[in-house]
Amino acid sequence: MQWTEVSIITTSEAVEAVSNILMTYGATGVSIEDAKDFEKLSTGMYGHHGGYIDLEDVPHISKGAIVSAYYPESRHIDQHAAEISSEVQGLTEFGLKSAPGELKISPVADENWKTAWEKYYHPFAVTRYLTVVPSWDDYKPKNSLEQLIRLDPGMAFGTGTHPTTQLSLQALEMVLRGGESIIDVGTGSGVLSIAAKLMGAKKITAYDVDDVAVESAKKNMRLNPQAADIPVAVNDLLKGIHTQVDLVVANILAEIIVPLVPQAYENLKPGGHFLMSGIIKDKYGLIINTLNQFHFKVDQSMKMGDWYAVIAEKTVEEDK
Ligand SMILES: C[S@@+](CC[C@H](N)C(=O)[O-])C[C@H]1O[C@@H](n2cnc3c(N)ncnc32)[C@H](O)[C@@H]1O
Repeated sequence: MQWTEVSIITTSEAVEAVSNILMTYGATGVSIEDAKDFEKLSTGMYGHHGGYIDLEDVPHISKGAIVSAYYPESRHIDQHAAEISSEVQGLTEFGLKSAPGELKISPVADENWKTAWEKYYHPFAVTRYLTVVPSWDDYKPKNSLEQLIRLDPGMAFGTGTHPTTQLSLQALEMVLRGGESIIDVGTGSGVLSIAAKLMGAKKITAYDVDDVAVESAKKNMRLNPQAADIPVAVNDLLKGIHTQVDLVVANILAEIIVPLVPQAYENLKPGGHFLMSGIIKDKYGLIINTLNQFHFKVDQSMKMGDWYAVIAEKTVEEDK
């Protein structure tokens, strides 16, 4: 399978906004090379293995930042290059210097994509109790409450570090008390299902429309013995699924959440929760209106940067 890498040369201050733009075009992952991080690296702030790192030995950029995003070739991202460039240039209107904003597109072979991840992916404490650890790292929990999710991001989205995944994990921690039945829609790397299992959920089923993601999630479930029994299958949202669960979780772009809302309603028990993430600021209103239209009560909205997550509860006509 061939991938397309889109790299944008920008400034450190625009890194998050540029990453968001690239994600909204359906990137499977984003890697960031920021000159500021290398300054920190030289002072030991990022030296998680403890040693002093001589910057001379590490190939790095000395100024600004490069944000690189990865798309399956089938996404034909080259057709959107002009739109992406104009959105990056448009960041100046929000007071962010994104110059030079130069955009490069190049094909990447599978193994290079993996190398890019390994370079930038380190153990990451995503909530107070959960740390996501790359499968090749020998990180050990720092206290008895810390739980580890071992992941090989492979080709699937979901290393735990993206704000949309972080918000999903935090929302799961707020809602889960143990014993719940859950459907994870758009499981990607499987990170949310694995986390839910560690938080005490009883029965989880995970779906993704992309068979590469399904294979990656299955592999990650096996890396985490407590999650090894979670079934993962290819499915388009919840089409053809008719069940009754306590919770549906989905970290997918807002446009895809909209058709999922009535399907989630149908598959939830009364009082069950629908956790949504992946909602970019401009689409928040659309999601709230859709939830209201389909008898969901919004319990809580969470925000990180430009991204929103929403926790909604299924109401039945009488208790609305
Ligand atoms: C942003 S990623 C989220 C991955 C992971 N759940 C996380 O939170 O990090 C979105 C995932 O949704 C999947 N997806 C997109 N459209 C879908 C659809 N119609 N049905 C099921 N999955 C879908 C993508 O393949 C991708 O793996």
